[in-house]
Amino acid sequence: MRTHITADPSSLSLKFRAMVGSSPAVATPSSKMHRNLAATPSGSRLRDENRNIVATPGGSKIREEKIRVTVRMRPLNRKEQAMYDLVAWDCLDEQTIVFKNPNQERPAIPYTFDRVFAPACSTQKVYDEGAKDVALSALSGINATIFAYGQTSSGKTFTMRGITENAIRDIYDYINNTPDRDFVLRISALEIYNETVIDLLNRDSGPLRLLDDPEKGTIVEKLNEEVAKDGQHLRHLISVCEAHRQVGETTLNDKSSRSHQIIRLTVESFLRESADRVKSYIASLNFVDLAGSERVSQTKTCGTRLKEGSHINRSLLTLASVIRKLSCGIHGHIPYRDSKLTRILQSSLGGNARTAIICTVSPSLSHVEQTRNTLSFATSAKEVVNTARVNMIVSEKTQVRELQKEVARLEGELKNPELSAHACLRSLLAEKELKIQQLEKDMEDLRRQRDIAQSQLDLETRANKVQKGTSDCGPSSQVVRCLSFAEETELASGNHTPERRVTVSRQAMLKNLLACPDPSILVDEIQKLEHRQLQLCEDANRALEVLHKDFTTHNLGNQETAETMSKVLSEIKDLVAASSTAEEIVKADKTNLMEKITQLKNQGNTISSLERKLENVQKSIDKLVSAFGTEETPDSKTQHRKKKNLPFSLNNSPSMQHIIRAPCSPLSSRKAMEREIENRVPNILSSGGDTSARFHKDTPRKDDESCGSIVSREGSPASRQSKSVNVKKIQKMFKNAAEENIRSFRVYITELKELVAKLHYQKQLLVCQVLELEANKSVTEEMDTTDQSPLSWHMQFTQQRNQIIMLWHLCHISLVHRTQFYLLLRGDPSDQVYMEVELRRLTWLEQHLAELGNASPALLGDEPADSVSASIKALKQEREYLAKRVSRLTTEERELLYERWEVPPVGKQRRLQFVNKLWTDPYNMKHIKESAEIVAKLIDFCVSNENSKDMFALNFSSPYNRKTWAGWNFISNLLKL
Ligand SMILES: Nc1ncnc2c1ncn2[C@@H]1O[C@H](COP(=O)(O)OP(=O)(O)OP(=O)(O)O)[C@@H](O)[C@H]1O
Repeated sequence: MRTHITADPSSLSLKFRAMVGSSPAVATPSSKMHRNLAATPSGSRLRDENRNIVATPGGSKIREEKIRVTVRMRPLNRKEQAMYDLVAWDCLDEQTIVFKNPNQERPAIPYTFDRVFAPACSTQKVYDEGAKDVALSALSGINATIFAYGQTSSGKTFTMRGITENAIRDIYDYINNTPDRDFVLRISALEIYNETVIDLLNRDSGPLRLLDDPEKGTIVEKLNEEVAKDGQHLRHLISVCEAHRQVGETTLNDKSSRSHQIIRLTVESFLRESADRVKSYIASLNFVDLAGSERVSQTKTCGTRLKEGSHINRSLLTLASVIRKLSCGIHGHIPYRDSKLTRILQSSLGGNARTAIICTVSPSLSHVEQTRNTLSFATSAKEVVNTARVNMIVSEKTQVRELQKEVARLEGELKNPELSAHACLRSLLAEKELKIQQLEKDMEDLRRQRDIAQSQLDLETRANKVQKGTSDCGPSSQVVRCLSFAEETELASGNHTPERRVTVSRQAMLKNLLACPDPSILVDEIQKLEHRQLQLCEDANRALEVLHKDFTTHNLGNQETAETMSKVLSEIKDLVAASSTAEEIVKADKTNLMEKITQLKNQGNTISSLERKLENVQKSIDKLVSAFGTEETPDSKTQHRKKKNLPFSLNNSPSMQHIIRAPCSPLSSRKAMEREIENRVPNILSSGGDTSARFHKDTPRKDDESCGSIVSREGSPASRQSKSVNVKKIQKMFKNAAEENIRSFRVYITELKELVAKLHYQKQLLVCQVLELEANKSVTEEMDTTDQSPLSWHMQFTQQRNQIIMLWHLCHISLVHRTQFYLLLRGDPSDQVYMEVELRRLTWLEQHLAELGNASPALLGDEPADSVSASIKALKQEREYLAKRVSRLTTEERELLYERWEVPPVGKQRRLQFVNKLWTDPYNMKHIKESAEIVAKLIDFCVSNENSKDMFALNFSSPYNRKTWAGWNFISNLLKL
């Protein structure tokens, strides 16, 4: 074999100092580089329609070319065959692949690419038609990158090994067949494992840093580079790298690559044109074997594998987003810096390189969603345009000449201070302009922040104003809502189901918080209620006094009645005393909100005791009424007459008018009492015969005239007889009136009781609101300050977690996801961001599902059914999978769980029955905890590594872009976003 490799590559490199970076992916500034378009060394079969040769103003040429995208489908593997998995895809021709659609009415949409390789295609063919000419561009000074992208176990490593091997063979063939050029090949290799860059040629060097070089772009600091002496040596070095790479076993792949691997060959070549001019080319050729995207639900990973998976998914998500933005021709911000992978590959993605992507896919029906994702990634990638240049370097002599020219120019400037000052000013101006731009950006940010703050302030001010207005002229709307009784309120009517309440988004919660009245206003409202309660007690007291006076004045009832009456009176006294205690508490101290809340709680007890006392009063009154009621039956009348033990004897009742004129309802008792006090003559009981005179005077009514006639005929036998008749009549009338009074008092006491009960209820609501407001207030305060109190964070965490649990339930989220999230996030302050992200995702998803549900079917076709039913279907499949895993438990464990979870002792599919009970009650935290523990056990998930929680904050797929790479497996995939 002819050797064209320079013996001392380090000295060679020195020759090209300052003219080319160690990362040739970065173009040397055009003004300083002589460029030309190199011929593709191989007989190129590259698409000509994708290639434009563009002349740059400087005369050098750049190549605008779309990324070459091919798809390779591997055959069904043994596992898939064993599970009788089906081939779901058809390779229609060399460029088209289509999903085998069983639904003939709706033909599936075909995907087209530069080349589609069916399962039977050899790697040689894939290389020849998909990567060869791109790989060999490096020999002509054009940077090239070939990478394999696809889900785990789809054949990336298998394909890339073949591609690298073929490329090395062709490179050395070319070198051997090009005697007029000397070549130097250097190799470096790295892997990105859990977002850490590691040198595969020297693992001991530890994690490597990425540096930004203004000229070279991103470079890997201290990355080892070895010169390959020949093809064999190069192969050996590559095998060393592979041996060093992180590989692990997952359910889908026994030897799954757990890192992204980049093998970089730097090809330098020198062409001697004349005695003083050496033309040389330098380019890098990257072989990138990406780690595969994976669904936790399919790979069933946990612990270390899970953490790796989350890093892999995250960086692939960034890659997909970079590709997507580039494919849309977005010239704004491309998020290269979001992952190390895209930083390192930046020049290969829309930059100075030719790039070929081989997307590997599995043909199986069980991986159809992942294949779809890969194909949509590939569809975006084929729109990305790269601008490759030939990195050509001229010899030292030419360099010297150019430097001399530059020195002469500078000397001229020095001689002409005006010019040099001008240049100086220009550079100063440029610098200032940069600063101004930066300042403008900063100002824009500040302005945005200010606007947000302003709008928050406005909201708060508005809320405060509303409250002030309402507190001045009556209870606030919230309080009014509370004041209206249970059956009138939406709250109590059951319109707001608990599910609905929990699913209210975080924004709504904050909005609510702003709209809520200040706790102190609520406390004032509670105090108003207390005042009203006191008034009611006073009313009750007055009404009872009237009643009592009536009874005493007319000497009604027997001993028992008298006792009952005095009992009622003492009870009412207690009642008033309790009310005034409550008032004292309210008036005690208005400064401290927490104290007020405690007071209110105490008052809650006071109200309870009031209720009890009223209960007693009512019982006593009932007793009176029932005793009175017994007078109504003829039998009982006789009985009572015989016993001479009437409950209400009228013998000594000289002032019947009071009873007759007494108010029928104690609610009007005050007026009646005032009138009574006005008309009453002192010592009414002892006035005897005088009563008649007063009776005449005070009772000018028809009924009373009969009483007058009784008095006029007093003394005669006839008059005695007639008196006895009339007395009976009057007795009856009087009895009726007294009875009516007692009844109406009883009604009143019932009303009073109801009112107190309602007050009690309102007070409880208000106390709850005050507590809630307090909690919310402290949560917002905490959000504003970095120094958080653990107690309030704990409250917020619990609240958020409850919301999340409910949303999981509503959105049919994977049980594995719920379990992992639940077990990994335990309320550590650092969990805050994960909770927020999860809540936001789920809130959006829930709204999205709701919108799909609300949209007209004409607009959506069968989408709603697809999205929701797909989620439900996936969940069902997951439950079936978990049911299978139940057999991993011992019989004893199983039976114990069945018993505990009430699975019938006999019956079919007990394992599935059991799993179907898990994660079904979002309200029951004990149920949730146990469900999580059981699922974790079934999938061997253990909370071993703190960092595992990273996976939950990373894979957020945009709701607006249906073509996004569905990194968030359990939701976006199911929704086919
Ligand atoms: N085209 C193919 N023909 C035959 N077997 C293949 C093909 N592609 C892949 N395989 C086999 O499938 C298995 C998985 O392939 P490979 O490890 O390359 O997948 P991968 O995409 O790199 O997975 P991961 O992302 O997990 O590393 C290997 O055993 C490999 O030999």
